[in-house]
Amino acid sequence: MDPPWVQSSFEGIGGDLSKASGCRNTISSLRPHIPVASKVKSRRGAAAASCASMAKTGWRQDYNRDSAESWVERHAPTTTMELAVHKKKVEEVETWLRAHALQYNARKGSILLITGPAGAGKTATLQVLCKQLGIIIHEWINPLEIGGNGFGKETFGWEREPRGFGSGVQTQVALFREFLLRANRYRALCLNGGEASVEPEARLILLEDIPNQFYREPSSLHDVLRKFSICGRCPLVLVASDCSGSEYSLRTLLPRGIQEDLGVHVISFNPVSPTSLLKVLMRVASAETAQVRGRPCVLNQTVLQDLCASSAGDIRGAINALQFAWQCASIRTQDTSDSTSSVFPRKLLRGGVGFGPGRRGRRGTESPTSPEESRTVFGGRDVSLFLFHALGKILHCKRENGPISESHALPTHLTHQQRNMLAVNPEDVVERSQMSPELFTLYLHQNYLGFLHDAEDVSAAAQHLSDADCLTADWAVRVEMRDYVAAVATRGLLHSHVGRARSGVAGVGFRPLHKPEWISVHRKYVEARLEAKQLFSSFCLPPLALHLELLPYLALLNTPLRNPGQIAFLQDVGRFMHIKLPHRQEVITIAEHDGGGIDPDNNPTDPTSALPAPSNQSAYRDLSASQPQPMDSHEGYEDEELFIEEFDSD
Ligand SMILES: Nc1ncnc2c1ncn2[C@@H]1O[C@H](COP(=O)(O)OP(=O)(O)OP(=O)(O)O)[C@@H](O)[C@H]1O
Repeated sequence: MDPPWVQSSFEGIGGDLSKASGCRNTISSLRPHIPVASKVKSRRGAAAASCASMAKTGWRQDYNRDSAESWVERHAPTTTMELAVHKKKVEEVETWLRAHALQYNARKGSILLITGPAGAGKTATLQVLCKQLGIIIHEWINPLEIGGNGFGKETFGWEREPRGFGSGVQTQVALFREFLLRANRYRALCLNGGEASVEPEARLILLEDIPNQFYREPSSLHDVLRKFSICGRCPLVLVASDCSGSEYSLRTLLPRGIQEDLGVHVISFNPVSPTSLLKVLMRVASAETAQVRGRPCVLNQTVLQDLCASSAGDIRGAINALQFAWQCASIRTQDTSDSTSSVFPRKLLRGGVGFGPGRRGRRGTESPTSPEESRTVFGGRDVSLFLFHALGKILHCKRENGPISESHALPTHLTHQQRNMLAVNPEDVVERSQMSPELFTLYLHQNYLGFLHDAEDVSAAAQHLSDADCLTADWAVRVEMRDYVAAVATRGLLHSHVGRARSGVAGVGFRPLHKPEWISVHRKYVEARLEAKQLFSSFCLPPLALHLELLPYLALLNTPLRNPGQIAFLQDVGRFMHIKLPHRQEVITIAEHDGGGIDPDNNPTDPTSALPAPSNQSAYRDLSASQPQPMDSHEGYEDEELFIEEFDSD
């Protein structure tokens, strides 16, 4: 029992009380342990009661109950067997947890990063495993107001309790640092005896809700994590969704170099497979059917399959869509009159919700025939493509099988241009890759050679890619022409692929894909531009004059420059004619889950990031005698007084 003063002060506020007051430690130690299940039940009970008072019939009551509670929560997995995640991934997470959270001697500040698409079950897996292994989760939740309290929630299995930190004006980052470094420092007070010994020792910190400030300034997150990896007292698990192409992507926040520095272990989840998704939806649907009193409302299997297809491996989205479809069906069954049509558009009620076993039931209801249709009906997910798959869809040039229908047949004089129908819509692929058409074209340009069979095909493809390049050459119309760039490059490439023009022709099989060399060349260009600006700032020339007039001129002169940086730079950019490239530059292979944007690890617009060491030293070799020779090594360059000879252009 709570002491009377605690009861009287906090009666009726329930679990959220400590969140509001920011002194959760004391409260949780004084209050008896309330299992979360009971909290949830009581909440459900209240919701159901309020619904019941409004309900006129049993059906209406069920509908209100349904709408009051999310099925995602109601049917959350409780055991690893119920998880719709691939077994290997679950095992990987479990192995890491056993090694780092359960082992007493394990390095305490170790970090696990779980990535994957949204709704792939990353958090659910962690929660289920922690519950199973008896690990308490301290989760960081961003404070709603800066200057108020920062909160963490502590979970054990499904239990959630807020944790507050002292009041006063503090920045979000400071609060976060305090949370991360102190979350496991002290154990909760236990004044009623006994409970502390029952509580398991193993803990971890869960960070899913990353403070916004870190997206603006990732280095501050790196600093905090560095400190944590040294003096953290329990493991940290970061859960982050892949959002390729977004500036808020994980790769911006935690580039590969930093991950290696901190020894971050990465486990990457895939989207939930359609088979697992279907199993979960069927389980949820049959559990709901069993609960509905009176006449059951059943969604047929085809509808469930459509929902799986449209949710693209997002289990949360699929269950939400199922709930929505179910409620539409319930309303339709309850209200035989047309009155509901005004509330729910006919389109929603017509598609997707079948009754009984057949796809097209006796009632004439038609379920969607394609994922796209079901997406429009139930608001499914807008599916983006990983770069690897998007490129593959164009380069492998898949076409439909079977003979060409008469309506699509070309006249006899154009039969050499006849191709089977494409299996994909190329513009749609470019759009879903979340890249600009220009960048996508660069990737095609880099990789198309390995996929074409004949020199004629290569020639035709090169012609189309060049046409696409020309379309954006004029800056005044560049934006308007972008869509045409995508169409000309992709359709031109697909059309040039005569080897795959007919159905039944075998593809080239797996081919590794590479990043465009343009990216490294552009990076070098940006680097050189900045370097020249710094080294030759005293000439006060605009970039165009500096690069096209002064630097080529200086490179030809035997001017005794005293600044070794200037000399090295001139040798590097001025020896263009002397560079021999016996083979192609080393190209970077694209991994399956790489995003489409320019890799921030090697961002060409930021030459300071992860650039290869300047090759100026190696540039000294093979210099002609006419080139200025270095007078000094680079060592001591910063201490040396700079002296740049005046350059008289007359
Ligand atoms: N069989 C199941 N397996 C996994 N999750 C399930 C299952 N059934 C229901 N769910 C629910 O699906 C939801 C999956 O969301 P979860 O937060 O785990 O995904 P996530 O990959 O972490 O996505 P995000 O990065 O967007 O948070 C959870 O609410 C979970 O309770």
